[in-house]
Amino acid sequence: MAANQAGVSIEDVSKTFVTRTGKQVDEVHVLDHVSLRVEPGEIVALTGLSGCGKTTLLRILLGLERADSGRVLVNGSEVTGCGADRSMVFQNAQLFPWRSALGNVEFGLEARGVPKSERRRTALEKLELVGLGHATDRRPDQLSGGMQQRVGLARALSVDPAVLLMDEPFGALDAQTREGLQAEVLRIHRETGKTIIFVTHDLDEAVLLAHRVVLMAPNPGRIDRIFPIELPAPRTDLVTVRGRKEFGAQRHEIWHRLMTGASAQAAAEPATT
Ligand SMILES: Nc1ncnc2c1ncn2[C@@H]1O[C@H](COP(=O)(O)OP(=O)(O)OP(=O)(O)O)[C@@H](O)[C@H]1O
Repeated sequence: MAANQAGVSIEDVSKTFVTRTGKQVDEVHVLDHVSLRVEPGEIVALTGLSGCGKTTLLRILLGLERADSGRVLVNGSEVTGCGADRSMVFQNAQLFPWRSALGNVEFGLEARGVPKSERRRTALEKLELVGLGHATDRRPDQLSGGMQQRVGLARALSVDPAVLLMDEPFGALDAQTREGLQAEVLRIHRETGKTIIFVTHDLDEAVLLAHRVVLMAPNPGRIDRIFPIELPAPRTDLVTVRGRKEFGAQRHEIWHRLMTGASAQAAAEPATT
């Protein structure tokens, strides 16, 4: 196992949000006894209906939220807050508009007190890794949406996290840009061997990228079913992978299970008229 890889253990995690509006108190039971083991170097996609707790689970993994009960271990150490062993790529890259691509990638290293020459070298290396070696001096408004996401990915990789968390990172991009970045994620995974936990609504994306797809169900948020993806490795030619019979069959199986759950969910909801 490479030094910068880690396994993740999610052990019996539950979470309820309580919101107060005036005298009204509402409770949302977002995660209910969620357990999952992610192996070092594995890519796991989390998918499921809106509101089933995917982002909340990712935020607990990052250390931005605390579970009410249960725990998360990264490489055997319990997560109690944010740490250098994990970083996140968000749907919107959230770059500083006044900083260049290089300055944005350097930011996380600055915050960690990495000396200037070292952070410049690392930031340039990561921008090169995501295919932006030619655009290091451009500000976010001079970059396309896909390029901005690449900067976000380079920034997340700059701290050499053992676990990369990705929350619908390509959800706002057009289909062609998205496909290019999916191939990039697989290439970067081949080069770095990072453990990746990836939230997506896009079942094609989930099957294309992941070793396992974890389907979650809502109310309360829980793991409904886990689908091992049996596609030959390495997945380099994504056009060919998408055309494989197994790809379509696995996508259909997950979609069918998701829609069965969605129908049951709709039937259980009270009529609004
Ligand atoms: N800080 C919060 N306070 C109160 N409720 C919250 C909070 N964060 C999330 N929720 C609620 O928890 C539920 C799960 O939200 P979450 O964003 O984790 O789901 P999701 O599966 O990622 O959804 P989507 O696919 O739409 O992004 C939702 O009902 C949401 O409104």
